[in-house]
Amino acid sequence: MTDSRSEERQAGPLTYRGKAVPKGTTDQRLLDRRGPSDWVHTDPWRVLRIQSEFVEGFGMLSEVGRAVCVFGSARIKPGNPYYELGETIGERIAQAGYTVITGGGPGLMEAANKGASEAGGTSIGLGIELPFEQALNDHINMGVTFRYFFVRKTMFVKYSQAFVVLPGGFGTLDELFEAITLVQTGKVTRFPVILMGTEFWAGLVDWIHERLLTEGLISPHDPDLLHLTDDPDEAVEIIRGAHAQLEQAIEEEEAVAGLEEALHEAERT
Ligand SMILES: C/C(=C\CNc1ncnc2c1ncn2[C@@H]1O[C@H](COP(=O)(O)O)[C@@H](O)[C@H]1O)CO
Repeated sequence: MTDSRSEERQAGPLTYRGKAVPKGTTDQRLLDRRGPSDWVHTDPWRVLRIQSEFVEGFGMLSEVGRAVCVFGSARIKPGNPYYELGETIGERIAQAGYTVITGGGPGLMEAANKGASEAGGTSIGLGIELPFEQALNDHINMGVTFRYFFVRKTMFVKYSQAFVVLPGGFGTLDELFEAITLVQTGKVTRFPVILMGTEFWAGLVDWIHERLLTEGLISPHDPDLLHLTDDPDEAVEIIRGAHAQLEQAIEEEEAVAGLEEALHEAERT
């Protein structure tokens, strides 16, 4: 009689004996040969990469305290008054105890990161892979570069309590309208969106009133979702006020939940 245990192999949690013992080991199959590589360009593989971006982003940002995102042009250079505004708002936000999060690129992103880091605050850059070479700016103390815009956008919203929007082009407008749509549809609550550079934004704000509101494309109170100021202190006050309201609402919700739990408990006993 042959003992089937005479040939036995453990493959992780699996046991094989006798004829069923595979030829090589799992490690050998992993390491010995490469095999075809076309699966790297398939959507199921992309899904895993997308997951890994969420894992990296959540991992890095989940322990960051309260934060404000600052958006603005990638093209505006030092010396431009908007660059100075970017530095000042970065500095004031940091002094108010908030982390500053930007897109990690040049221009007004760099300005806000610079202001925050020079004020001793936490300065974060959430970069994006672009078709041309580009590194995170020099003024961040934490950074991650994403492949996918939509993953990066989730991080901006999930880990901040307000958006400050400086002058900019399509990228900035995209971020502004993404935020305002989330607020309008109630996907995020008590989340101020502050436009800085009133002269720059005036044309857009007028158009919102004259076309969108007049033609019934938005609700009468929707334009109020946008705060407009040139004053960094006012911007910080708006952020603080909204944050205080949010914390109060969370406390109230927790108190109500506690009461409900106590009531259920009393009913059970
Ligand atoms: C065009 C140049 C660099 C582009 N580099 C960027 N790096 C990081 N984030 C970017 C970049 N370009 C756009 N963004 C995002 O959009 C906003 C700015 O876009 P805009 O079209 O310039 O307004 C910004 O908030 C980023 O999140 C030249 O060096």
